[in-house]
Amino acid sequence: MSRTRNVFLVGPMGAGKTTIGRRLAPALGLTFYDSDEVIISRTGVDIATIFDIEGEAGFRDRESRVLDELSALDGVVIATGGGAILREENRERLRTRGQVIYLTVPLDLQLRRTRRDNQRPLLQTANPRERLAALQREREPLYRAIADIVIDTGANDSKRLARDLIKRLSATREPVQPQGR
Ligand SMILES: Nc1ncnc2c1ncn2[C@@H]1O[C@H](COP(=O)(O)OP(=O)(O)O)[C@@H](O)[C@H]1O
Ligand SMILES: O=C(O)C1=C[C@@H](OP(=O)(O)O)[C@@H](O)[C@H](O)C1
Ligand SMILES: [Mg+2]
Repeated sequence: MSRTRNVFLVGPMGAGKTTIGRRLAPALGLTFYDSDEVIISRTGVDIATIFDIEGEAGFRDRESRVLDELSALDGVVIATGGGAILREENRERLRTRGQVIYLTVPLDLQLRRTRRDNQRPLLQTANPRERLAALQREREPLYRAIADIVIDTGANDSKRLARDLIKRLSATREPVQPQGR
């Protein structure tokens, strides 16, 4: 059973974490944060620039700090970045501080959704398909290990997905019992 009202979205690049989270939060009466967007607004530079200057390790340190801070709040929906689950400390915080939704996406669709993007430094490679497949092989068990809900984003638009998720989230809430007289 969930420890707080918080909802955390995990999954690979292009699964729709940012898009679905933005829809889900107002519908649940919660506040939306995207960890990448928080990092961008705090540093004043984009994610690619952080990777350039500080390397992936520097970015992961920032990501862990932001996730620790935001997940400690109550009443938030957080769209994480695809690699947030790599660190054990992040997995532990997400798992214990809210409900974790793992958004899955078929590789072809993931490729299409991220194709025109130059903001995801890990995809600036000669073969983004192979990169996405390799990342997924490494990360899939980590997403699954902390997921309360797993949902495929391939079949539905984000509006429909948000609606389905709201139903599934309310089904896992503890019912309030009337007092016996
Ligand atoms: N369910 C969906 N149906 C169609 N397009 C989607 C869906 N979810 C996301 N997208 C599109 O895919 C792209 C990547 O989505 P985004 O929310 O940035 O993914 P993530 O944060 O998981 O990397 C965006 O252009 C978004 O509009
Ligand atoms: O998968 C990853 O390691 C990353 C995913 C990105 O976020 P999205 O999953 O929202 O694209 C962003 O955090 C960064 O480019 C690294
Ligand atoms: Mg995102």
